[in-house]
Amino acid sequence: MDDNILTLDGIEKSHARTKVLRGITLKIPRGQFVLLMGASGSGKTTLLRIVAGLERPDSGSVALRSVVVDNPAGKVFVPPERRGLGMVFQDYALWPHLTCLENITAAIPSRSLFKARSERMERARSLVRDVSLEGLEERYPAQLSGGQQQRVGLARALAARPDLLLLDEPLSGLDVEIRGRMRDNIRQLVRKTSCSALFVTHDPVDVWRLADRVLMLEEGRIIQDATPDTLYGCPRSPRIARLTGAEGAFTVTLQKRDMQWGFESVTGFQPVTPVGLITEGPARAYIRPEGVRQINEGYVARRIDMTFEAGRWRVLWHLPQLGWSLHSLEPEIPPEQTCLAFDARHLFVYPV
Ligand SMILES: Nc1ncnc2c1ncn2[C@@H]1O[C@H](COP(=O)(O)OP(=O)(O)OP(=O)(O)O)[C@@H](O)[C@H]1O
Repeated sequence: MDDNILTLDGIEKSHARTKVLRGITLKIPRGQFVLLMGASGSGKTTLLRIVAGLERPDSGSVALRSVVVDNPAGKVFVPPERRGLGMVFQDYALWPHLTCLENITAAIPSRSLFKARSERMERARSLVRDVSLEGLEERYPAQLSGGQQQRVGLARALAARPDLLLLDEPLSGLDVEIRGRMRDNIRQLVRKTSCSALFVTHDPVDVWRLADRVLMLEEGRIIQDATPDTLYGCPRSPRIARLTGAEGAFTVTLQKRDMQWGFESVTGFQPVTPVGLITEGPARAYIRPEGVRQINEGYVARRIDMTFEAGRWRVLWHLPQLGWSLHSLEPEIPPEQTCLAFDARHLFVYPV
């Protein structure tokens, strides 16, 4: 028996004759916080629902703790309530007629670890503390804010001590401050309970604050499965480049010279970071603001706007030679006109 909490093997799924998932294979070990990202409609919720048992794949298999729970070919199907998972979906699905504490207590399995009523109450109170809801135990969901309801939802999901937590955009719709606090809270709770998490999100901040690992879904396939630092250093698609802060795109003619990929620019041969399959010829280039610097000779740039952000100036430049605009980050207000050059570590190119 291996230490993987979740194993997916060749999951295929179509909705209304459209292929949504095309052979998803992955393993999630114990204790890992995994983000599932991708464009709207890329199949993230569908994959989560298949893991939960709320939907069935057309083919492939789902195993939890090395036990197959869904395999259409082998006619195996374990229903959601017997999969031992915690789930937090966008609409927290709380019981409206039960108080905060009762909602949590109701989620503690009766034939479980906590047999006596007093033990169950103690478990519920400890969950209330974990999600910082002390003082709100007797309130009904309608008397709680969105963020508070969300915390009740999280406590409920953790009630049965699951070793895998499925979260579908649980932070969307919360205000920025609560979202920040809940994000830290979720990560700490998951670490404390040593469970694994599969977390669907659109928010790039989650990559840096939550993830041990990120899965990027595009056109039904996982096109990148990487740690946040690898995702940043080597984004496999324009969408991932944008997610990690790159802006684009301008067209270049890619060449390979002395084993180095790059393109001819006003500053000479401009090296780039090659990602994925690239070939010589036209390509689209993306650059991050942290890879744009002022230099004596480079692309002429005219300042067209700037905003102050976290101790630095975020400056918008227009580069007439490229017919393109981009941002740089500056410690001080730069001149209205300057020259700019690009750092290859933040410059990525993709086939047109
Ligand atoms: N029950 C259904 N019947 C028909 N089509 C469906 C059904 N559920 C989902 N789809 C379609 O399957 C595709 C994937 O949907 P899914 O909800 O998994 O995407 P998603 O990546 O979670 O999107 P979002 O980020 O917008 O929530 C979409 O094109 C969607 O319209």
